[in-house]
Amino acid sequence: MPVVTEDIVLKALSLVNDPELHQDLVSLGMVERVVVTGTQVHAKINLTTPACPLKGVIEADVRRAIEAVGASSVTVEFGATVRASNKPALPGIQHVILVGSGKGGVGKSSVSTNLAIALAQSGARVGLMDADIYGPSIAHMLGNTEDRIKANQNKQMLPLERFGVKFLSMANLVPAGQALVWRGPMLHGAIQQFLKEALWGELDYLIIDLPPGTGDVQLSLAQSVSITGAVIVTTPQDVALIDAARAMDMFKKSSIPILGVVENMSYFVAPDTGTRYDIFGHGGGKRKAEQMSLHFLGEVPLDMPLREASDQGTPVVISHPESSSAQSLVKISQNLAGRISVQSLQSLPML
Ligand SMILES: Nc1ncnc2c1ncn2[C@@H]1O[C@H](COP(=O)(O)OP(=O)(O)OP(=O)(O)O)[C@@H](O)[C@H]1O
Repeated sequence: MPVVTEDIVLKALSLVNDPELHQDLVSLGMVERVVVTGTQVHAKINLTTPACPLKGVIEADVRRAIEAVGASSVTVEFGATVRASNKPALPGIQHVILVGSGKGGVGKSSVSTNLAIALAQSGARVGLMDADIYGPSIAHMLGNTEDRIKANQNKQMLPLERFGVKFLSMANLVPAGQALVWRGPMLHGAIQQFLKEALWGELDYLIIDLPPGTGDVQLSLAQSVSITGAVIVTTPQDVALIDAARAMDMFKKSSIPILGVVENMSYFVAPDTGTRYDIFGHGGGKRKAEQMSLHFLGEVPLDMPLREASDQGTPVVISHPESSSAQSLVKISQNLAGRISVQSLQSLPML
């Protein structure tokens, strides 16, 4: 009977590469524990994100490698620690991610909200900040426009929480239906307060829903904290793609890496006939990403449940997890988390 030891298992795992990070699990510090009992092996693998898109592949590779050295049974357990590249973006916050669009109405807030919830559902600690000060829609989409934001005795704002996501939106500061007449410096102040003077606590990902366009708010944010990267949401139409390209250019000029592109309203499948219609065209987001050498994170169909869910305050990943839009959004959240892990590893200083 083959003798299996912890060292033999570790050696076997040092030949298993993380499929995205292209380094072996042992060098990446991802093998947290190996317990050998006779020929039974239990391995705990610590992923770089709980939303790891390739968890299944890693599990199969680990299992195969350990079985190959003679284990009769293998159990694989997963944990996850989200790591920042150098230092955390803000104290306690590993990654700040901007979601921008260029053009308005392309579904940026819907995408931000569902991505935040999907990441939280995977086990990550997630915050969602509505930087669309003039047209905040996050509170509405999360179904909480009623609660007012409170502060503690140190005057720190306390984020609200819904569906496992901490959030701050102007809609919870200003009474409903009232317009906000603020000038640039006040706007800058509000953003800074949301970002730096709120008690977010420990977060793996803070997602910031930007206002459409390429103006003051984006620059104000870019200058104030170290941002992991930006996600660009676009529809496949030329008018949206032109503005998306402008947003990409702005991020590049602000030295903010672009994590990837999402194509929303990508196509529509009629629920009664199953016929597919490419209402706004299809594939423009992917083509633009390719042209600009950016990653394409995925496409979200135009979907009734998504629109209804946003209006009712229960986002589609919660209310209709089986819908194709929800499934696409979950996949996109995993792709995004994967990109963040890769980017964080790449920007770590080489030993
Ligand atoms: N894939 C989709 N299928 C159906 N409806 C969608 C989809 N994406 C977004 N919508 C709907 O389109 C409208 C605009 O979406 P959303 O508010 O997310 O866009 P936005 O880009 O954040 O807009 P803005 O920032 O200009 O306010 C909403 O009513 C939303 O429910």
